[in-house]
Order: sequence, then structure tokens, then C-alpha cells
Amino acid sequence: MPDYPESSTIYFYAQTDPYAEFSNFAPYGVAMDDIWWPTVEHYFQAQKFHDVDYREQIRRCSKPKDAKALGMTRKLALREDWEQVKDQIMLDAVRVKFQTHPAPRDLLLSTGTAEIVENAPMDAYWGCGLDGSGLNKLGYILMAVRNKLRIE
Ligand SMILES: Nc1nc(O)c(N)c(N[C@@H]2O[C@H](COP(=O)(O)O)[C@@H](O)[C@H]2O)n1
Repeated sequence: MPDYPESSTIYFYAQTDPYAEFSNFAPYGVAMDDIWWPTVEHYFQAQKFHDVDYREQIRRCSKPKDAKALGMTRKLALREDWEQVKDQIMLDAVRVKFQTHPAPRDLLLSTGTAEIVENAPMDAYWGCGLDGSGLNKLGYILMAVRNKLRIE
């Protein structure tokens, strides 16, 4: 594994690009409260809703992009506390993913102290957005999980 100088930045996004393992769309399942979710994306999108049947419909999607599409619907009400809980939900699921699967964990640890950025053009909250000025919340979560894995 290469070493990364402290100043380098690692970008990830599509499943065909380097570091695709860092994406929530990557095929690494997570067990959350004894339920298995095919990807972090499936779990995250389902948590937007209280409706148990709809959550299960999302869990059963064959592709993460389909899970995301179901999560984007506003035909069903979002849980009222979503804005307050979504960061913690994401952190918990991403942490479980990297605790569960050695391949993405080893890749994450190999990045040293490099900055990690989700290069998502349409997402200025979890990613850096079109002009790079987005909040990159998922990148910060990955860096926090990396720190935690190091001390575990
Ligand atoms: N691969 C991919 N495609 C997109 O279109 C995306 N927006 C993302 N980013 C991920 O989307 C999730 C956030 O969804 P919400 O907008 O909050 O419903 C989150 O997993 C981002 O990492 N990725």
C-alpha cells in the first residue's frame, strides 16, 4: 500500500473509480440492530422513515441506487427528527461497515492522514458539491472512523 503525504487529498465517488470502497454504495453489508442491510446506503435511506414496511422495501432493493430512489420520495413523510439524527445514523453505519469488512478497512487505514472527500457533484452536504465548497460530511465521517479504527 502506498503512503500518502499529509497534504494529499483522496477523492472517491463512483463504483468505477479508485477508492470506490469508501462509497456508501459499495457492496459491503452492515448488521444494524440484528438486521442485515446490503449496503450502508440501504440502511441510511430506510432510516428516513418510521414505516416498517417501507423500510423493508428499501432493504430489499437489489441495488443501492434503487434504495436511494425510494429514500428520496416525499410521498411518504420523513421522520420528523431526521435533520437532527441523520449525521449520527450515518456515522454509526459507516463505522460498522469498516469494523465488519477487512478490505475497505485496510484501504482506509492505508490512507494515513490524507484528507478524504466524497466528490459528489450534486451533493454539497455529504460530498463536496459541484464547485468543491460542500460540507463533505461523509469525508469527515470516514476520517473520524479511520482515527477510531487506529485506536481500537
Ligand atoms: N453514488 C452516489 N450517487 C449520488 O447521487 C449521491 N448523492 C451520492 N451520495 C450519497 O447519497 C447519500 C445521501 O443521500 P441523501 O441525499 O441524504 O438522501 C449518501 O450516502 C451520500 O454519500 N452517492
